[in-house]
Formats: sequence, C-alpha cells, structure tokens
Amino acid sequence: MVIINAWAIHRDPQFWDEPSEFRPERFLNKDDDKRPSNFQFIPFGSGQRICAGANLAGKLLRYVLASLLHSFDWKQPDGAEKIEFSDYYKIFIKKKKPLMAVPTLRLSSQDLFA
Ligand code: HEM
Repeated sequence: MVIINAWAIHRDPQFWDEPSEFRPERFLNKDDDKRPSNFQFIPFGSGQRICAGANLAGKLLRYVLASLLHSFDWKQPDGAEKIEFSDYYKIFIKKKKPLMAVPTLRLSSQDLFA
C-alpha cells in the first residue's frame, strides 16, 4: 500500500516557492497550474477515494468564511500573545498554539444574521 503524505507534498520546495509562507495569491493565477490533476495540491486526496464533497466544500468554505467576516468583527482576547502560525503533523495538521478569536456583532439588525 502506498501512503501519500499530503502534508509533505504541500510543503515540498520542489513544487512550491517558500512553501511555509502564507501566500494565498499563489492560487490566483489559473495558468500557473497547481490543480489536483498535477498532484501538487491534494487537500481532498485523489484517485478512486478522492473526497466526495470536494466541490461542495470548495463552494461552502468561501461562503462560510465570507459570512463570518461580513457578520462579525474579530479580535484577539485582551492580553493575548502574538498569533503563532506554526503547526505540527500527526494524522492531521494542528496548530501548535490554539488561535483564540473573539467575534463582535457588526450588522445593524438581528434580522440580517438569519
Ligand atoms: C474542507 C473540507 C474537506 C476536506 C479538506 C476533505 C478532505 C477529505 C479527504 C483528504 C478525504 C480522503 C480522500 C482519500 O482517501 O484519498 C475525504 C474523503 C471523503 N470526504 Fe471529504 N473533505 C472535506 C469536506 C467534505 C464534505 C463537505 C463532504 C460531504 C458533504 C465530504 C465527504 C467525503 C466522503 C464521503 C469521503 C470518502 C470518499 C471515499 O472514501 O470514497 N468531505 N475528504
């Protein structure tokens, strides 16, 4: 059985410039082909057992993130340390230090949150 380690692939400098840097703009250029068919970017796995919800998740994630940013102002709790981005990998990736974020309602009416 071959086990593909997506964590290692997603951080391989052979495929990604400065792989540990948070640079979401690297996904903006559609001509720069980093799609799953090239097996450089496989958050949903690949092949026969590829995630059955990949398309739904791709659409939902944008909607969920946009809704959270639109509906709330976000800040760290008082006295919190600087946000720490490092992570570790076992079966899945976890942040080394949990991120605490405090939402505050930002829409003018409760009805707008429905
Ligand atoms: C960001 C969200 C998600 C991520 C990162 C994700 C990732 C994955 C991964 C890595 C696998 C294993 C693929 C493999 O074995 O090669 C998987 C399997 C699966 N996922 Fe997701 N998934 C997500 C959301 C969803 C959603 C929203 C659904 C359903 C509505 C879903 C349904 C499934 C199913 C049914 C499988 C098993 C497919 C099979 O074994 O044939 N996933 N997912």
